[in-house]
Amino acid sequence: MPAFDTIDDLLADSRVLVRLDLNSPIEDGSPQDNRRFERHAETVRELADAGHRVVLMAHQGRPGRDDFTSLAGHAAILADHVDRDVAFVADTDGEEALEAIDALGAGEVLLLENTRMCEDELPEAEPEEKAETEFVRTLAPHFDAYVNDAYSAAHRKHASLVGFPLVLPAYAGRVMETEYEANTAIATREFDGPVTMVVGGTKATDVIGVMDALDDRVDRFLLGGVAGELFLRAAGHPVGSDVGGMDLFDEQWERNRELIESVLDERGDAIHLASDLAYEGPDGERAEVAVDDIAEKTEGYLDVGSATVADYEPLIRESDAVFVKGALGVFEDERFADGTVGALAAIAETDCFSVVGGGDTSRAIEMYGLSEDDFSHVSIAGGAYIRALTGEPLPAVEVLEAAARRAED
Ligand SMILES: Nc1ncnc2c1ncn2[C@@H]1O[C@H](COP(=O)(O)OP(=O)(O)OP(=O)(O)O)[C@@H](O)[C@H]1O
Ligand SMILES: O=C(O)[C@H](O)COP(=O)(O)O
Repeated sequence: MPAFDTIDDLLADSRVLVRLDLNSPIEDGSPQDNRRFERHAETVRELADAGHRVVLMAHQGRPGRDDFTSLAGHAAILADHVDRDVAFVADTDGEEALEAIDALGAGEVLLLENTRMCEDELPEAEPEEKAETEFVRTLAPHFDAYVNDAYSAAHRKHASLVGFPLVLPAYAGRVMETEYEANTAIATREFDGPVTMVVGGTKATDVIGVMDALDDRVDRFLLGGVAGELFLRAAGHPVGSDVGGMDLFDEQWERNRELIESVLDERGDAIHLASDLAYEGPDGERAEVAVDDIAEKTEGYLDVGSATVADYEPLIRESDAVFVKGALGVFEDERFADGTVGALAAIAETDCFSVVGGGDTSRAIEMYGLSEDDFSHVSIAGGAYIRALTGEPLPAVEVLEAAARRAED
């Protein structure tokens, strides 16, 4: 059980400052709707329905990057999901923001400007230091309580995440609660049958670290994607290196080579590698090759092959728990979706505890007509999910727990 208080513990009629994570893909300057809006809407609606005055903080992108924009568009998308007005003020903690905050009525919702436009938000520092910033000192007196719902940003030591819980009574929102519980299940829950992890995607460095850390909690790892090829390379196959203009493999290989070799050496019996791979054939069609028949890497492999999918499906079906991190292939292209969709469909049809993590991978669920209800949890977290799996502490969760201990004393 998490050791933090939740919004069930809020005093009636509170003025609450709520941190969400609405960080979204930006296209043509506009935020794109995604699961984060839908999930956070539940917390926002509940707080507003209870009659609290609800002020929201969130970030978008980082200074210097293309996706660093105002949250004006986010307010409109969130309003659709919450099904009530979400006012927006283009200010984080100045006069305009404070006036809008103080004018808010019971049950009303206001979104402040991108927190990363306030210079106190970044860079990362210890909570005590962040609690001393002008940003926190200016806003905090206008509130009775702070709620953190931004599990997916909980690995960052930013003012809006770790500063406020030191100076205000602090609570977890619904997203924080459910993400925390599902994502720590691999470490905290006991399962009767096999625990399987589907490992893929492009961020091989991350997932190899997870495999190493979860050594004794996972019975078998089913590999695909870039990590899968790197393990095949370590097993002596001539794949897992860049061809053409690629830069996915060689740098990650150099960085992880020793770890891959030691994980393979120690847990080889638990690691399932692809027996065949798919690539784009001469006429643009999906072509497949058995890994044993590859004499030299001349192709970019874009999916695991059909024999591999047939090997992986029964292993998933007999599992008691399945955790997914990363796609088994480039599922965005229908020709190379078989591995990812095959694995997800097998999970969906199986009555196991399942968590699908990673923003990209979870997009495959709606793209291929699967139902989110057939999974125990579809995480909206990227970096925080990885840290939860590896058992690394999340600073924003730690300060919520400390706040709960203080409240008890
Ligand atoms: N063999 C491959 N070659 C190139 N890309 C691949 C391959 N296999 C999978 N991918 C890509 O991996 C992406 C998903 O991986 P990523 O590591 O980004 O993981 P994620 O966990 O879904 O996302 P995030 O951590 O960004 O939230 C997909 O977009 C897919 O196209
Ligand atoms: O989108 C995310 O994963 C979180 O919001 C964290 O964003 P950041 O990596 O820019 O800190």
